[in-house]
Amino acid sequence: DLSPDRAALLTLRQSLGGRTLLWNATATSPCNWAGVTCEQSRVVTLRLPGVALSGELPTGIFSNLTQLRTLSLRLNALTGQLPSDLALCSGLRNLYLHGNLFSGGIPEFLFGMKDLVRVNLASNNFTGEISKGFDKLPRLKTLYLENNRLAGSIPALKVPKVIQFNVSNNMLNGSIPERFQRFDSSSFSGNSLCGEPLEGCAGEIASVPSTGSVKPEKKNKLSGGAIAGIVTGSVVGLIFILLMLFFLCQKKGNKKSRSIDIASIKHQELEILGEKPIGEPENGGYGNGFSVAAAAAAAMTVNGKGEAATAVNGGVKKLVFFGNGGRVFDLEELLRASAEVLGKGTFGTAYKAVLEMGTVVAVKRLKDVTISEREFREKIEGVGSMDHENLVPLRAYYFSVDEKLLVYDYMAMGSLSALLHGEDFLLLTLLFCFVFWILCYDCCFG
Ligand SMILES: Nc1ncnc2c1ncn2[C@@H]1O[C@H](COP(=O)(O)OP(=O)(O)OP(=O)(O)O)[C@@H](O)[C@H]1O
Repeated sequence: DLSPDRAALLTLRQSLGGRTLLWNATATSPCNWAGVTCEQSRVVTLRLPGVALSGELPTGIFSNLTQLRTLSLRLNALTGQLPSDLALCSGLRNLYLHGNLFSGGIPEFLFGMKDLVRVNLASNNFTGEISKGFDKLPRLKTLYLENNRLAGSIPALKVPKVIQFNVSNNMLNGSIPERFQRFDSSSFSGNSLCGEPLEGCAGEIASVPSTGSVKPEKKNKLSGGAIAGIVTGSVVGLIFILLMLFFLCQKKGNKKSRSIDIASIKHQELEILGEKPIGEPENGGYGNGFSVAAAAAAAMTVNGKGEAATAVNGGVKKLVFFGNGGRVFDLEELLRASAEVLGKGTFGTAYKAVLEMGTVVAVKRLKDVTISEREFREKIEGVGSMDHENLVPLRAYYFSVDEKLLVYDYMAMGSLSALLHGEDFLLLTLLFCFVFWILCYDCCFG
């Protein structure tokens, strides 16, 4: 039944001054009147923006417009308080009354209209405080109260869905509740408010500069739990780094002791045989614990055939060089070279040998090779003739019954294995941990 709605609208028209509404009073249905929308034979929308309406909204009309969902009377010149029977429009969702001259407090009955989503009361003459009653509007998304005369502080409303909020240009004071601090400062300007997003409140100010604006103290936003977490993480990280360093030192120590162990074993072999290792101490103690000479001499002496002497002096057993490089050093020089263990492979131990002339080579001492000399020479010459950028060049070899040496160029940059699993990798990990720790610290406290 539209007649109560129609009657209410006509009363409204008669009660208010301003531009004559182009409503045909003879029409039985108001649904075609400008600004009026109906649904299921009831008026659901009344929009009369900017038509110079003046005077007070009469009490009694909204009790007949109970199905209203949108009421927009914005940008008029309406005065007085909101009529109490507006409370009967319990399905009202959108209330746009901004840009009028309404006065008095924001009526409490609004907080019983649970469907309200948009409330715009801005630019009026509303007085009093902002009520906590807005918390009773669970669907509220827009709350515009700017340009009024509201006083007091902003209550710590929950209003979880509010995405549009403005209380600027009122007479509000106090601190801005945390929930509203996410809104732009323009939502609060023109008041005596303090705190984020405006400048800090008096209690938070560390020091007031004699001139210029008051800068708020930088708030430490880290919670106690976060600080505890960072401290624990740092301690764990430090322990981890110390452990890594410990293992690193241990590894280095092992490497050294391995070299020394081999040397002492060879010394023992020679001493048992009543021989003196070649190259020390007469040569001033070459190397840091072991020499190729010791290795070769040990084997030759153990053999008891005196091949070392033959090789060095007789020229029968010589280093055989490949390629065009010619013969750059002889066996005697190699035997006198200081050496350190590079590592053990399947076919023997590799040594780094530094010759007196400064040349550095890698000498691989083959073990358990039982093939004949002819066969050895054939195979090793096949290897020596290989020429590829990814192959370490085999420069020379030495063959005797008990000693087989392969001489390669020394690759100073180490092996891929060491890079992936060795000290370099550990150092890189340490470095990474350290940088990561610095960044974390910087992020949290910087
Ligand atoms: N020419 C070289 N220059 C520098 N270091 C070398 C050279 N040749 C070998 N090494 C080092 O000596 C270690 C032992 O090398 P070796 O060739 O005896 O065995 P491998 O290749 O590691 O193992 P496998 O013999 O089982 O293939 C290597 O891991 C490498 O670090």
